[in-house]
Amino acid sequence: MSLIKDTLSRIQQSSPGEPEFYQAVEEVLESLEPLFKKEKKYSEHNIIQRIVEPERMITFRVTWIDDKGKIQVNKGYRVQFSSAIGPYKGGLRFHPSVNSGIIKFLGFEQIFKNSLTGLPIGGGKGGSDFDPKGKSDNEIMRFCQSFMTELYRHIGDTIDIPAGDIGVGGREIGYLYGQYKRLTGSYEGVLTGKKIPWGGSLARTEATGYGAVYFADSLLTSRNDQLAGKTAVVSGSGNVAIYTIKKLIEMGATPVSCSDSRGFIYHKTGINLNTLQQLKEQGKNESLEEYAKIHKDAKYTPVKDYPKGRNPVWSIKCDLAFPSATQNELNLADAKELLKNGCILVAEGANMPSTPEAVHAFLEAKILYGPGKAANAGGVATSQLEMSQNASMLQWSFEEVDGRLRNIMHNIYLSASQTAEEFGQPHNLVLGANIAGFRKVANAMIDQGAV
Ligand SMILES: NC(=O)C1=CN([C@@H]2O[C@H](COP(=O)(O)OP(=O)(O)OC[C@H]3O[C@@H](n4cnc5c(N)ncnc54)[C@H](OP(=O)(O)O)[C@@H]3O)[C@@H](O)[C@H]2O)C=CC1
Ligand SMILES: O=C(O)CCC(=O)C(=O)O
Repeated sequence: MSLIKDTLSRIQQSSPGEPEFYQAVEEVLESLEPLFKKEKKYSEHNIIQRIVEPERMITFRVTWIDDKGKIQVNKGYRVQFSSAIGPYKGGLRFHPSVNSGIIKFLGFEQIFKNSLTGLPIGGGKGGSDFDPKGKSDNEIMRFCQSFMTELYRHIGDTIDIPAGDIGVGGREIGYLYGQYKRLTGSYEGVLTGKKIPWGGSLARTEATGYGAVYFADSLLTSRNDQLAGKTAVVSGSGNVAIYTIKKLIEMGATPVSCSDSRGFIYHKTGINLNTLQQLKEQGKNESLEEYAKIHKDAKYTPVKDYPKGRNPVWSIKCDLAFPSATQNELNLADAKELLKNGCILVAEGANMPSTPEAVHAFLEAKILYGPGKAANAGGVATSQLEMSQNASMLQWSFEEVDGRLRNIMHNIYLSASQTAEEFGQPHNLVLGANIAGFRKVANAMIDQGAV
C-alpha cells in the first residue's frame, strides 16, 4: 500500500469521524512523496506514523453557570501535537462546530506552519464547542474561568502557550489569563494575544492579516508585479479579515468585500474600514446588513440568497482573493469562478479554507497561491515575538515588531519557493511549504530518538 493510503486507513480506523483531520493529513502526505523518494531516513525512522499521532490530546468537561443561574456544560480540548522543535504553540477556538477532528486538523497544520516561521515553536491547538455569540460578558468570563481551571495544569510559558483563534480575542484571553494567575500565582507569558498593558505585544492583533498581505506582496514581487491598483476580495469580518483589509488599503489595493456567517457585503468602491470596525470589533458582532444601511452603494446578500453549494464572495470579479473566515469555505466551483474572472493570486488568511479540489485547480492554473500554513503564519510568528518580549520583560515598539513580521513573511515565502524549486515544481508552494516545514521537524525527531 502507498504511504498516503496506508496512513489514511490507519488514522481513519484509530480516529473515526474526523474528516477535516484526514483532509489535512492527506494534503501534507501528497506533498511529501517526492521527499520520501529522495531521502530514505524519514521512512526508516517511521516519521509519518509518529507525526500524525498527537503527543497528547486532552479532553475535558467545562461546567459554568449562565445568567439565569442554570448549569451549562461544554467540551474542552487541547491537542499537544508536536514538541520536536519547541513548546506547543497554537490558538484556542470557541465555536459550536468544534470537535476533536477540527482541533486535530488545526493542531496538525500548526506543526508545519510554526516550523516554517523559523522560530522554535512546536504545534498545538485547542478550544471548545462553546458559542460566545449571544452570551453576556459575565457568561463569557465564567466560561473562560472554568475552561482554564482544567487547562492550567497542562500549560506553561515553556510547555504550551495557547492564543486566540475563531471566537477568542483579547477579551477571552484576558479572562483566561486572569484565572491562570489566580490558580498558579505566576505572572508569566503563558498565553499570547494579551492586551498591551499586561504583557501583550504591539502588532499581534494586526499580525495575521498584515502577514497575509506581506506574503501576497512577496508573491507579486516575484512576478515583477505589485499590490497597488489591484482589486481584492476578502471573506470573513473578524480579526484576520479586518487587518487584511486595513493593510491592503495601506498598500494601495482596493478590498471590495467582507462576510460573516449571516451574509456578505460587496462594496465596489472599497470597504470602509471604520464602518466595518465599528460593527465588528471589541466584542461586537453586528450584522453586515447594517453596513449597507450606512453605505448606500454597497450591496448586502444574506446567506439564504446564496446559490446552493456556493460562496458568492468568490464570484466577485477581482485580481486577488484572501479567504479569511474558516475551513473549506472555497470549493472547486468557487475556484473555477475566481480563475474565470481573472484572479491571479490567492493568499489564505484562514486555515485550510480551500477544498483539495480548489487547491488543485489553483495549482494547475499556476496562479500565485499561498497556502494557509505559509500565508497566515504571521499571527503565530508574532505570538512567538510576544513570548520573547515576555521572557526578557521588555516591550518592543510597533515598528520593531511589524518590521520583524515583514521579514519573517518574506523568509517563509523564500523557504517555500526555494523548496518547491528544489523538487522541480517552482510554482507549487503547497509542496514547498509542506516539505520545508516537515523537514525541520522530522530531522529534530530523528536527532531526539524514538520518543
Ligand atoms: N486570529 C489569528 O491570529 C489567526 C487566525 N487564523 C485563522 O483565520 C480564520 C479567521 O480567524 P479569526 O479572524 O481570528 O476569527 P474571528 O472569530 O475573529 O472571525 C471569524 C470570521 O469568520 C466568520 N466565520 C466563521 N465561521 C464561519 C462559517 N462557518 N461560515 C461563514 N463565516 C464564518 C465569522 O462570522 P460570524 O462572526 O458570523 O461567525 C467571522 O466574521 C480561521 O480559519 C482561523 O483559524 C489563522 C492564523 C492566525
Ligand atoms: O498565535 C498563536 O499562537 C496561534 C495562532 C493560530 O491559532 C494559528 O496560527 O492558526
